Formats: sequence, structure tokens, C-alpha cells
Amino acid sequence: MSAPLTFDGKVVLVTGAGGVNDLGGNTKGEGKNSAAADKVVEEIKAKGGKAVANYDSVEDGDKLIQSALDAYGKIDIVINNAGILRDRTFGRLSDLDWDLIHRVHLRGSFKVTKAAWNHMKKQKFGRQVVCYTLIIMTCSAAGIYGNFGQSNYSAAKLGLLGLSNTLALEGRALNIHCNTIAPIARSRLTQNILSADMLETLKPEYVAPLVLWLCHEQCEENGGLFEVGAGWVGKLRWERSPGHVLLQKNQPMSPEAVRDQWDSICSFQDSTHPGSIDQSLMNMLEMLSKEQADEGLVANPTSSLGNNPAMAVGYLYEGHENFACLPTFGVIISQAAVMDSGLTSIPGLNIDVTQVLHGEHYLKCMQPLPTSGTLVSKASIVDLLDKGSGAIIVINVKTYHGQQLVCNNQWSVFVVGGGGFGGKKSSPHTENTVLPPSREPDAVVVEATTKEQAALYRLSGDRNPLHIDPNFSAMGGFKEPILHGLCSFGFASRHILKHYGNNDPARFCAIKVRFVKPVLPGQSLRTEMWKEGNRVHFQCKVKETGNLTLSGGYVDLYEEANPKSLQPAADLQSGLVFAEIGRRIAASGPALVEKVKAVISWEITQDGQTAALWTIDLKSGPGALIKGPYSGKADLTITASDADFMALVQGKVNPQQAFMAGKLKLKGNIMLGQKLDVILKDFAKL
Ligand SMILES: CCCCCCC[C@@H](O)CC(=O)SCCNC(=O)CCNC(=O)[C@H](O)C(C)(C)COP(=O)(O)OP(=O)(O)OC[C@H]1O[C@@H](n2cnc3c(N)ncnc32)[C@H](O)[C@@H]1OP(=O)(O)O
Repeated sequence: MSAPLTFDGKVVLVTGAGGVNDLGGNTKGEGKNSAAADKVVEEIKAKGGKAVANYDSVEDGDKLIQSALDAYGKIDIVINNAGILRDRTFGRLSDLDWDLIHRVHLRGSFKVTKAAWNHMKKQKFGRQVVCYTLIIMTCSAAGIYGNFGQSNYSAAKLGLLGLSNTLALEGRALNIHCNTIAPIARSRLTQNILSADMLETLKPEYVAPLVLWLCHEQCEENGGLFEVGAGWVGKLRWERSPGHVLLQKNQPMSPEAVRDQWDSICSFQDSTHPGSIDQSLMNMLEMLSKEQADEGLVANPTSSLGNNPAMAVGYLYEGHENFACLPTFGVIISQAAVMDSGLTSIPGLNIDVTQVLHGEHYLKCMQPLPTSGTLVSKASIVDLLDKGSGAIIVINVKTYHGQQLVCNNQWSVFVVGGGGFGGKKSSPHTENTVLPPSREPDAVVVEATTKEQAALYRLSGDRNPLHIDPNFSAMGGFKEPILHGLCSFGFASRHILKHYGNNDPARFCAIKVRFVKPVLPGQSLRTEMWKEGNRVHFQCKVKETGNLTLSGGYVDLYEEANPKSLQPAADLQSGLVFAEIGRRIAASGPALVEKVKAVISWEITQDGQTAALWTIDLKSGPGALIKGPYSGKADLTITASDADFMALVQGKVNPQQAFMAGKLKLKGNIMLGQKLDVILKDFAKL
């Protein structure tokens, strides 16, 4: 049998239920009697434990906690259990019935927990010994499912679950866990309600073991909800149907649409179990983006790269013909996968997210990052290193655009204080930093960051609170929020690309860097560069302090622009081809123009595969806005205003000039293939 769980030295406050804190009133909260609490204290002492009774109301939470502090100097565990009943059907429920229940259950738990919270926080900061501090909320099946005659009680109990869920999130980084149980147990509350037979099986002794486990320092559970009683324990979670996207293009959402899709909305086939607001939102966005992709709009809000001004190389305007992504944005694309990789649940490694820093990064781009589209990233944890002062988790992420591998990332996540577990110090799987040549740098660029820089990078998708929230960064030991690693790293790459790569993202092959010291918003970065063949070694210093902030860095450049890159010539060519289609349609006379008021598909092939599949939607009238691309395999965009498109179709505008003037935009990887002719012939037959 495994070792018994012990709670040596732990100070626990149990409210209510004839526990160590109990007013001793009746089930309606009337009267006051010290006997209930005293009896439990005697029982504990008789078994060799230590306990003191407290008779204050839970609404005086600070007094309760103070008595624990006076007696034992600390508080480790709070079990919010106090409760009363004032059952009435809703029509007969008085304000007093409502208020009393809420005051004892919800406000009481709030007051007690609030009084304990800062002590628990301090304990975490004050000691290096990991001391689990836990709060247990006692909810009720009535709160979860509702119960006849208990509207006041159900509302308060479910309120406790909401309180507990949020405390679980806020407490996670502080090592404060918060779980909720919905027990069915024999107690002073239930003895008048349940039959004698039922009561026989519902002993508090069958609930307490779950509470003990949830309170134990080995238990990692946080934010859980459990039903327990009669020797049975089960966990509850939310289940959500995939739902139905009702909003259709150009149509208002209507109640009739809700009625018509009711079965689909309520069907739990392929349901999900969102465990957090983020997951809930992600599932919903996934549904929406699937729907949009079906409609021909390629978008995925999580990896939509459209308007990220901070990422543009030299051009901040997404309408510019050379608008492109800074290659280092590839880091952000992979970040969500890193968060999902399970790194916070590596067995034996207790990760405090306030102590997580970007240690090193390697990024290789196989092709320039698309400026819009849906990208899929897959992460795997490849190694765990013990660096003494910290642990390093090495995570590889591959990012795909359709079938094509767009970039590889290797994250070295440095967990401050996570080392010393006797692990290995280095890994054969990591890309290593390289020291620069020992001569003076060949080139130096200095550029100031702004005070708002972190907010700007946050808008670019890196949403770590460490960079924006003073409370969070204080927990990490920083006087103020520090800049994203992506920021210093992004500045340096921009300097290198500008100086040695003609500002062309297609020249960017790979980058490796170590983050050695944080940078603060407003500080200036000095990038020192050494060119050796196609490799540019670099390091970065903070100008104001002279501190090295990025070390051992290098950027590898492609000799020529990456052959798979976007070529302005190809864009132009595709513009001409596109206009040619329009010209031929127009030349064929009004009958054809009329007929193609449906949807025209235009496919471009490359290496025998579909490189692009455009949809020109003329359904809503001549010259309707063209949407594109519609293909999982290529990222191509065509846009033109109604007027510009019609002008092109009618041959009134020189397509080359329209293209150069930005009135017609096409981007993509184009090689003209057989398919084009075939489709044009098909048109001719119409
Ligand atoms: C869950 C979420 C996942 C998401 C992750 C990231 C999300 C991002 O938003 C986070 C960020 O952007 S954070 C901002 C950028 N990063 C930084 O500012 C970190 C700066 N670096 C430091 O402070 C220290 O190097 C520090 C503190 C990292 C190390 O300093 P020390 O503890 O003093 O270490 P030191 O004594 O110098 O060396 C000990 C061993 O560790 C190796 N090492 C040091 N710095 C390293 C680093 N940055 N990366 C990798 N290894 C590093 C040393 O080489 C030494 O190992 P060895 O003995 O084997 O040589």
C-alpha cells in the first residue's frame, strides 16, 4: 500500500457543519450555541491533534482567520463549509430568506477566504519550501442542478462555484489551489430532510477523504468540481455542443434561424468540454473559422496575420504592395501551441508561470510567412534541462500552411527556480548559440524602443501578462513589466534584414539567440553585427546601461530570395492574367457576362498541384467584390473594388497600371499551368 497522507504542521480552518468554527445556530441560522464547535475540538484533541474553537460568524471572516493566526501563527487550508437553509418556493421567498442565505454562504466564504488570502500569498513568497495552500468551497447539488424550494440556496451555492473557479485561476501562480465539492452528507442540515435509510449511507466520513486529498500538497487538482457522497466520488465538467453558426453573409441573424437550427444547436454529437474561458472562446472561434473557410473567407483569428503593424518590414500599411510579415513573427504563430504542449504539467516540475522567461529561441523559415490565412502549429516537448538556477524546457514547434511547412521554432523556456532536480545540463536536440568573431562589429544599428512598445507587441499576439501587468511582473521579481523577448529579437532581426538582406523577408532563413537580460520599455537597443558568408552573427546591448541583452545570436540568410517566395513579377503576371480573364469575358459579349454572374473558379497549378484556386463571385451583381483565395493549399489574395473590377472586365483600365496603383491586388506563388487554358476554354464554351 502506498504511504499514508499526512498533514503535519498544517493549519486548517473549517467553517460550519459543527466544525471548528460554528456559531452553533439551528439550520435556519437562528440562535447561537458553542456546543457544536467545542465538541469537535474535544474530539480532535482526544485524537492527539490541536484545535481551537471559534464562534464568530463567517461574515466576520477576519476574526476567524485571526484566531487561527493567534493560535498557530499561520493558515494553510480553509474549508468553507458553513451554511444554513431557509427553504421556500420562489413565490413565497422573502428578501430576508434570500439575503440571509447569501450572507452566510457566499459572503461568508468571501470574507473568510479574503482574510486568509494575503497570508497564503505571503507564505508563498516568504518561503522557498513549497507549501500548498488550499481552499475548499462546499457547494451543493442544489446549486448545480437546482432543487425545488431552494432558489436562494441554489443561487448562493452556484455563486460559490464561480468564486472558486476564479480563485483557482488567480491563485495558480501563487500556489493557492481552490476546489469545490458538492457533498451529499448526513449533517445537521440534512437530518430533517432525508429518510433514515438514506441518512445511513450519507456519512460525513465518506466526504472527508476527498476533502483531505484535495488539501494535500501532493494533489495538483485546482479549479475542480466534485460530487461526493455515500462512498462515491465523481468529477463534473461542462459539456458544450458544437453549436451552429447562424450568422450568414449579408443576412441579419434572426430568431427564425435559431428555431430552424434548434436541433443542431442542441446536439451533443462531437461535443467539447471547455475548461476555461480561453478554451471556450477557442472552440467557438474554431467553429466560426471553419464556417468562414467553407464560405471562401480564409481566416483564423488565432493565427490571422493580417494587421500586425509591428511586424511589417519597413511597411506598416497592410495595403502596401510589399506588405509582408517580419519573419520573427513566426515565434508568435507557434506560441499558442507551446502553451498547449503540456509544459505546465510535466510530472515532477512545478512551473510557476510568473517565473517563466524566454531563455533562447531558434526559428527557421522555409518560406516567407503569409500575411493572412490559417496556420496550424504542432508542438512537442523534446528535452528538459537542469541549469541549477532554473530548468529549461525545450519545445519544438512545426507550423504548417495547408500541407506546406512554413517554419520550425525551437523554444527554450527558462523556469527560474525550477532547477536543482538532478537532470542533465545540455541536450543533443538543441540548436546552439554561436559566439561572434573577435573583431569589432562590421555594422552597428541603434534604435529606441518606446514606452508603449510592450502594448504594441501585445497587440501582435504575445499576450503574456509579464509584459503589461505590474502585479504579475512584480510576482516575477521585476520592478516593472519587461519587454517581450520577441521585441528585442524582432528589433535585431529587422536591423539585420535591413542592413544585409535588402529588407526582403524572403532572404530570411534562420535565427538563433539567447536572452541574457531583460529589456525595459523605452530603452534603446544597440545591435552589433558581423557578416561571415551568409551568416550574420549579432548581439544586442541596452544602450543606456551597456548591458548585453541578446548574446550568441546569428541570422542565416538565403543567398537569393527564397525561391518559393513571392515575386513581384509573378504578382504582376497574375494580375495581367486575371485581367485577361476579365477582358475575354467582357469581349465575349453581354451574354457571357450575364452567365458568369455565378461563380468563376480559376485554378493555377504548380508542380502538378493546385497552387491557387480563386473564386470570383459575381453573384451579387456585376463587379461584386472579389474574394479570394479559396484554397487550403495556397495563400493568394485578390481584391479590387467593384468599380475597379468592372473597369478591368470592360477593358477600360490598363491592368498593369491598375495593379501598380494598388487598385487590383494579387499576392501569391504563381506559375501558369495547363489548368488556366482549360478553364478559359470552358468559358469560351458558355
Ligand atoms: C508557460 C509559458 C511559455 C511561454 C514562454 C515565454 C513567453 C514570453 O512572453 C516570455 C518573455 O518574452 S520573457 C522576456 C525575454 N527574456 C528575458 O528577458 C530573459 C533574460 N534572461 C535572464 O534574465 C537570465 O538569463 C535568466 C534569468 C534566464 C538566467 O539567469 P541566471 O539564473 O542568473 O543564470 P546563470 O547563472 O547566468 O546561468 C545558469 C545556467 O543557465 C544557463 N542560462 C543562463 N541564461 C540562459 C538563457 N537565457 N537561456 C538558456 N540558458 C541560460 C547558463 O548557461 C548556465 O548553464 P550552464 O551552467 O550549463 O552554462
